[in-house]
Amino acid sequence: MSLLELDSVSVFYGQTQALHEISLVVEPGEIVCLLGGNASGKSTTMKTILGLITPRSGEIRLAGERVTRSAPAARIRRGLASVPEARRVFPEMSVEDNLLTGAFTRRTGIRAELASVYESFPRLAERRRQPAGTLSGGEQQMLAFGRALMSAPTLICMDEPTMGLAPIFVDRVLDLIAALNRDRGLAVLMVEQNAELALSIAHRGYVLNTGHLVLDGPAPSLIDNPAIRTAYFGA
Ligand SMILES: Nc1ncnc2c1ncn2[C@@H]1O[C@H](COP(=O)(O)OP(=O)(O)OP(=O)(O)O)[C@@H](O)[C@H]1O
Repeated sequence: MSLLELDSVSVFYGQTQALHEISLVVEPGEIVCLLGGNASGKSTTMKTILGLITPRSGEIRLAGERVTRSAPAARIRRGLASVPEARRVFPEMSVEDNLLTGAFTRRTGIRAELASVYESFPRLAERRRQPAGTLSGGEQQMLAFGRALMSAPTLICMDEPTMGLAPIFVDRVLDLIAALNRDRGLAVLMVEQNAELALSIAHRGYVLNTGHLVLDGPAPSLIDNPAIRTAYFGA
């Protein structure tokens, strides 16, 4: 059973249609990237999956169950977690308290999950009592990632995980995503401006252009596809 299915999803902002009958799937254990140029609808697609925007038509299913009109928390209970764009950690709260907010849907296993997050991100363990706002950009990205893992998700959605990071952190974040996928079987749906970077760790990709899905396929088939250039830079 697919972890996530979008079936002909259309989204409007007022009169303006932002997504046109988008259909996509994420299977267990996959890294899937959502590519496209500016204003192509990547963030809108992510927000719709997370339950922050309700589609006008179409259907969304998580592990086979319809969640098209479910609240974000209900989706988290069905295995979805997100690392939002620009990270948004709580700057005054300690690293550890930030992590614990990620476990709000859970009653048990929280300490064990915390230990496992610290194992994946030793830097966060070292800084557990430090206010999150004092972390570097790369460390805040790790914290946002760790917080998402605290709900023990099967699928994690990441919006521009490398945005604004120094090149050394870009590689580190991508390595981490690949490692969590490999070691825990975590599925990832990732929005990324940098198509080449995203495709270097993804199994499959979808390409959006002005709210339409124009191309999809295995990552290697997309890397040199001229249609990607068109989607990003125009014909
Ligand atoms: N809250 C909103 N109200 C009205 N229009 C919106 C809103 N959010 C996005 N849009 C419009 O929807 C379209 C898709 O925007 P979206 O943010 O999903 O694109 P994106 O691919 O994530 O772009 P970028 O890479 O530039 O962030 C754009 O034309 C945008 O102007």
